[in-house]
Amino acid sequence: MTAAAVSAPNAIEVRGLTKAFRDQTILDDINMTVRAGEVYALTGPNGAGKTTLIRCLTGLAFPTRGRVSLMGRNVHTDGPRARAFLGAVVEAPARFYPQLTGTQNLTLHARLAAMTPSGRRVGRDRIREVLALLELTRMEDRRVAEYSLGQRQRLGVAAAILADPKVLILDEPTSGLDPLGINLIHRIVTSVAASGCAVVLSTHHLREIATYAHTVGILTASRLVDTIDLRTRQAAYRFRVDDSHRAAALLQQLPYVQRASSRAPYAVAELGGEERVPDALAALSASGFRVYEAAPDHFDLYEYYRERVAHA
Ligand SMILES: Nc1ncnc2c1ncn2[C@@H]1O[C@H](COP(=O)(O)OP(=O)(O)OP(=O)(O)O)[C@@H](O)[C@H]1O
Repeated sequence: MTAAAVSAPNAIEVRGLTKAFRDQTILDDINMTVRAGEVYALTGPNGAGKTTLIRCLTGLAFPTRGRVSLMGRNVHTDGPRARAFLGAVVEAPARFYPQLTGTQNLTLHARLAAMTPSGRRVGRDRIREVLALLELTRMEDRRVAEYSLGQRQRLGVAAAILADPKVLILDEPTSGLDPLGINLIHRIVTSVAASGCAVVLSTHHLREIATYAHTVGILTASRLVDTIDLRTRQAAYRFRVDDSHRAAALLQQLPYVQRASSRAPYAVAELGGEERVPDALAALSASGFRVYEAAPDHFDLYEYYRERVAHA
């Protein structure tokens, strides 16, 4: 995310969202914020409520309480205007007319998108461009009935990004894709976000999203139990010292340290960047600590998730 995106207004805002089916609470008081340019990955065990939350975000399902805004507009009370900014794949694979070709389906999609308030006109060149981006050029004139599951999945993403949305919401966009297909979706999500779009996607692929998501939300048993800012986690360094508790307390006092903690024998600190490592070493040494090792403290999202879900 760029510095400009960090100060951008919230693209998605969810406040106090609760959803119940009869007497069962599926989502309990969910609050989340996603900014322009941010990739927010939603994860959690099967049945935790991810699809239900995504359906609420896109306006397809109505909350029992709470509200969702996209680009400042309430998706449930001001639906057409809020959805004018939205591209989404809510069902995997997305539904298309099987007797029409990929190009014909996207043309239809473009016409429907142009009918929404402030809907953007999408020309043939853009349709060709997104088909090429999703590596579907070879299939563009074939009927969708002839597409494999993975190809339909990719056509769904092509349709979602067609009109250059400001908010992109994808429910399990990589399910059913081969490793190269998964990588392709990751690259597309990264480049769409880099152009200022806010992205929410649900996924079970933790090790992959750890490489490109900015934020990870863990949903378990109806509640968003954790929101992890991966950028700060990945800027952590560990120092093996003679007294990790006191060293962590010292590091915490330094102006460029966002957070420090002790994990004996290490003092672990979020420094904001590698260039601060010599400064932190100098500060530790000036205070009389003996430092035996300094290294990046790689954040293992999978291990963290396992702990978090087990103790939720
Ligand atoms: N229309 C419905 N009526 C009643 N219960 C529902 C309905 N839709 C979903 N649920 C229940 O809501 C809970 C959450 O389902 P949801 O599909 O949102 O989970 P999920 O996190 O997306 O799961 P998965 O990882 O398996 O896709 C489940 O217990 C499911 O049975």
